[in-house]
Amino acid sequence: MPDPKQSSLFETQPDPWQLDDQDDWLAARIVFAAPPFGPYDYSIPAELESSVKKGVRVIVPLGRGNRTMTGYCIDIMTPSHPDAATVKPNRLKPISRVVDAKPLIDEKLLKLSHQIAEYYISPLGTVIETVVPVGARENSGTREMLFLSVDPEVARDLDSVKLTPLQRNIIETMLGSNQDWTPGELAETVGCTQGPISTLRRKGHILSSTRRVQQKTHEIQPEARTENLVLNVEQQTALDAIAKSIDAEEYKTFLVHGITGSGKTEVYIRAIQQVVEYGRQAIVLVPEISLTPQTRRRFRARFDRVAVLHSHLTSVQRAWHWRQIAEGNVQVIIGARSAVFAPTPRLGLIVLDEEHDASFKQDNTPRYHARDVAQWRAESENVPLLLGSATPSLESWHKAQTGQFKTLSLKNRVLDLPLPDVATIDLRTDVAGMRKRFSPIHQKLRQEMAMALSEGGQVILLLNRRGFSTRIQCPSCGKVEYCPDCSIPLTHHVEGKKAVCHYCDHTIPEPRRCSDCGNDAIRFSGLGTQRLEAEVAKLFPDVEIARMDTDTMRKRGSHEKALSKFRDGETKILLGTQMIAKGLDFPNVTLVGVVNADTSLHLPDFRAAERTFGLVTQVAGRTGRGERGGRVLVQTFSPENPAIVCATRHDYVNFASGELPVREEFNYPPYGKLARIVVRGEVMAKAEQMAEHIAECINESADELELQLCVIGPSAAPLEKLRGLYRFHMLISTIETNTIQRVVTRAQTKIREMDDIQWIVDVDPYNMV
Ligand SMILES: Nc1ncnc2c1ncn2[C@@H]1O[C@H](COP(=O)(O)OP(=O)(O)OP(=O)(O)O)[C@@H](O)[C@H]1O
Ligand SMILES: [Zn+2]
Repeated sequence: MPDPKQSSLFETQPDPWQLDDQDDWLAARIVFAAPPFGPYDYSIPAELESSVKKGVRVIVPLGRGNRTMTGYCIDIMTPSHPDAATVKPNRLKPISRVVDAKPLIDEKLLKLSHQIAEYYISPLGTVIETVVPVGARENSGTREMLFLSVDPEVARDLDSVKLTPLQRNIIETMLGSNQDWTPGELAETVGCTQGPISTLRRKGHILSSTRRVQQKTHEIQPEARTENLVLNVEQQTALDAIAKSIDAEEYKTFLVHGITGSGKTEVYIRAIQQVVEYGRQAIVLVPEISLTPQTRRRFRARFDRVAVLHSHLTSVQRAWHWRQIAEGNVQVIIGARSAVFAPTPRLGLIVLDEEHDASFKQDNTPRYHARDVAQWRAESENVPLLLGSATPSLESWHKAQTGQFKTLSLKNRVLDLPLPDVATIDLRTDVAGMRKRFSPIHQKLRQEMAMALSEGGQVILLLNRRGFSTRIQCPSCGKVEYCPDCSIPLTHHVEGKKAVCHYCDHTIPEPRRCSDCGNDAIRFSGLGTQRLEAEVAKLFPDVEIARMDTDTMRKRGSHEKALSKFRDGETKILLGTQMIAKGLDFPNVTLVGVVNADTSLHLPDFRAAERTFGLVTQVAGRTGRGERGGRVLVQTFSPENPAIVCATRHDYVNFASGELPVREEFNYPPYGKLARIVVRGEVMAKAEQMAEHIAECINESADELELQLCVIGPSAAPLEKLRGLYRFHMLISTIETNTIQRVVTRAQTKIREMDDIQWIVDVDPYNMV
């Protein structure tokens, strides 16, 4: 578990005699968002003393050539600072200039940034640039403007100043109104040119100052209000527990374990209402896909000022929201992962819905997990944190079991609706049922689809693989078409007649002949969503179908469109990848079909079973949410696999109690701590050599620190080659909190970088390929 105390790990106290011989000095500690990351200390020139503050950007000279760099001031150092001994006051270069009038990041978020930097072993400057969005740093959407005011002395004794009638008119106009005058507006009101105004400025009768102003606002359309629902007993019990912590202004993490359709969102909304009544703000984190109109509407129908931060915002819009939030004008912030950094002045609650979702982990530096960051933030700002899921991550479940989190269970669906009945179709014995028609859809599933549609219901089909055919193979020599830059087979896309690499987007025209033997009977095998769509269209030619996967959802607003058509009943069948498994609430869906439950089951990843269980359970939960009930059919080659058996029974508790001992045996999370190091480079041997060097440095550092850890590997990564680069990886496994951070930080000082070789460390990795 992330330990909030670790921020004191590397702090050193100065010895008293070191302080004695130091004069009075003032320095700023600066970090950069690019190498060299720092921190470096700079002296603060007298004229900048009042403007250099923690959290502002400064321009400083760096290195022998005094190259100009922009950095972030992270601390003001004086002789009485606990770290004063680390400053060499006589040797510092001065700061050249201060960029920001106000800090971009407040003390609380700066402290959080420190925690992230240390825990995820990432440069602090990079973390700060993750916390403060680029638009906010660049003041996107704002403009410097000149404002005029009358010199107070002139105002006091206007009669004694010698002025022409026009000049007097100008000054009297200004004094007659409280408005902030710009030269243009003033000239227009008086009905003169800007010439006489400039003359008055030159004489010092009119003073001017510049200020940044918002160019344009992005007002949000209000939604029609809806009343609160009457909570059922389980919802009320959960809300009461949360309300107590909100009242007490205390940190506590609640794991809201509620089955699909149990009304978790209604509990969040009611808790947030209380927070808003207290004049505080709430942050609601959801997977990107949940930022659909449905969620937006649900919150906007209950609160006046809701900011929705989705990835399709422009940088100007994002910056606008950021400023609105910082000024306290927003009550509820709904967003994906990075909304955990919303600069709320008075935070009252954080909600993280679908907390098991892998999208909460960032896949580039800093590789933070929003769940852990939310926990740190909630802890340091003394607010409750709600983690909600029908299928909690085993990490959270384990913390709840061991008393670190408080579990609130919603065991029933709202309005006593039953959970849908789930049946499996065993593809091993029933292959015949499919082969007859060469259809990826088994007869049984097809019959159920026909029935659901004829009764006016809607159907959701899940296939967690995009594209048309997932493999392009020559039947004569067996050659499979691979991406030349990545070690994975190309996927056939009928749209655009092309073959595409799903990692790097390398695209070639659909091959007609084998590239090795020239045979022209190329076979396209394996099943992706595109082919599924074609098959379903053949089976149900008169039915409107929509497909949702990253290929169809690239355009802005495409989610919204597809989902609102499905919601309105215009589309009858919705098929797609895991995107469609999450959080959708459509009462008219009476059938869910899982086309292949095994796609994620046999991946080289210790979370494969957990992911499969979660995906099948979540998609199964999309049906039976209305009076018509619902049914689920799961096609699988592994019907006895515990992940699938438990999913068909909606039985999270049993799944967890079967899976946890396996994790414990191998020291995987939630028992052990893991980090993954990935090394990549164009020359395979060099990348491998670097990986071995890093492993040695890590082992050596662990020995020196007398800390227990185990380096597994290095070996070729499951995805050996990606975008033209060879990849090696190793896992670092340990039991103790902080061991990985201490060892890797020490190893970093030993590791000799190699040209053209990059390496990264991923603490608590989710991506294992
Ligand atoms: N007390 C209640 N009475 C009646 N309807 C309710 C009540 N609480 C919630 N609902 C409705 O039940 C439906 C499901 O609720 P919600 O989407 O919050 O479930 P959930 O637990 O988040 O489900 P999932 O995990 O599957 O996304 C919604 O349409 C919601 O408006
Ligand atoms: Zn590729």
